Amino acid sequence: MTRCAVFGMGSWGTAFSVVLAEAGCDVVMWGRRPEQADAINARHENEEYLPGIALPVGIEATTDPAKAAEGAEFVVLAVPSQTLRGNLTAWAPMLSDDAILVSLMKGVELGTANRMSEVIREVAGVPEGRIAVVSGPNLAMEIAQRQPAASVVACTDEEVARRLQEACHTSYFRPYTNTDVVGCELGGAVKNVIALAVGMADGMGMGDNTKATLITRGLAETARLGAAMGADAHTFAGLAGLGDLVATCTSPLSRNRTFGEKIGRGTPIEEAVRDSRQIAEGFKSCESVQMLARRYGVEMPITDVVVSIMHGGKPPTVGMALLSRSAKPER
Ligand SMILES: NC(=O)c1ccc[n+]([C@@H]2O[C@H](COP(=O)([O-])OP(=O)(O)OC[C@H]3O[C@@H](n4cnc5c(N)ncnc54)[C@H](O)[C@@H]3O)[C@@H](O)[C@H]2O)c1
Ligand SMILES: O=P(O)(O)OC[C@H](O)CO
Repeated sequence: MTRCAVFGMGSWGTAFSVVLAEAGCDVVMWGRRPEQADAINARHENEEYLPGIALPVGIEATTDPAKAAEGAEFVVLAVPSQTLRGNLTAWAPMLSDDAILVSLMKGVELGTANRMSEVIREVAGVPEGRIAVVSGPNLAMEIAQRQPAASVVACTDEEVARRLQEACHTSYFRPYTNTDVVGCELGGAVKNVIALAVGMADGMGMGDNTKATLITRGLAETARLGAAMGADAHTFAGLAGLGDLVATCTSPLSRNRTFGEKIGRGTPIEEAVRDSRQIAEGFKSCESVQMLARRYGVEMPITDVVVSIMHGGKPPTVGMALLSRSAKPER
């Protein structure tokens, strides 16, 4: 039986554990809080993050990272992006020499603008062929409810992607392989920034034309950045690009869209941050995405506006100025 360690007992770490277990893997989840691990082991439910969802009884929860990592062929990382470096530094010595490290995270590191796979490579010192990414339209609660969805498992080593595909393929979760890790990671991280913009438009009472415009132009600026960074353009038309962008920008389950909506309704940023129990990755990653855009000389007007509102003290109304920019060809 394939052994998997899942680091992170939040909504996606837990939902993906369900997928792995129902695909036939032996899963041990790691989390920080003993009371949460005990409750999962006793009641087979993660009441805090996925209330009402029955977890397969074989899933074990622990607060001991060495126990979770022991013998794991796949080490799945599902902690907030900005905490990965610190956490993985502690866990790396416990991992098997040939373990495949799998990122579920959709963020870009602040300060370095590193993608999560780059942080993993740097901290764990593993070659890129042993680092995989899972990304797609995968709102955790819907997956946990076993609603059908597809996703992308990306690795530069196609055979590793194929092994991971097999490890997480169930009747309701259909993973496609891809070798474009850069494109899949950018699609996952930038869509959170665009979802903040769409949420703000929603909160301000804008209709579907405005939101469709932001989604479409958001995809255009994501693809521009991707092209500059060597990603495959097809990725952005796929599940990890358009698919995830649409799911996140339109779903009431999305933390990023919901966070943006609050800001659009006039909630002060500090209050919205204080009230968020779960992470809206785009709030921090928008600055790292902007850093990448500047590094690669790419214009990302929606990202710029989101940064100016989230971190520059500008009101959400400046977002509408986007649409009054000078007329130009659609590219
Ligand atoms: N929830 C989804 O629908 C979904 C889907 C796909 C991808 N993702 C991505 O997966 C990643 C994890 O998201 P999530 O939804 O599971 O988040 P979450 O907020 O539900 O859970 C985060 C988990 O990390 C733990 N955590 C917080 N700070 C920590 C720290 N400093 N060290 C260690 N653990 C810490 C929390 O206790 C919690 O268990 C994010 O990058 C997110 O963008 C989420
Ligand atoms: O809740 P969000 O906004 O973090 O988005 C969740 C997933 O990334 C959707 O695929």
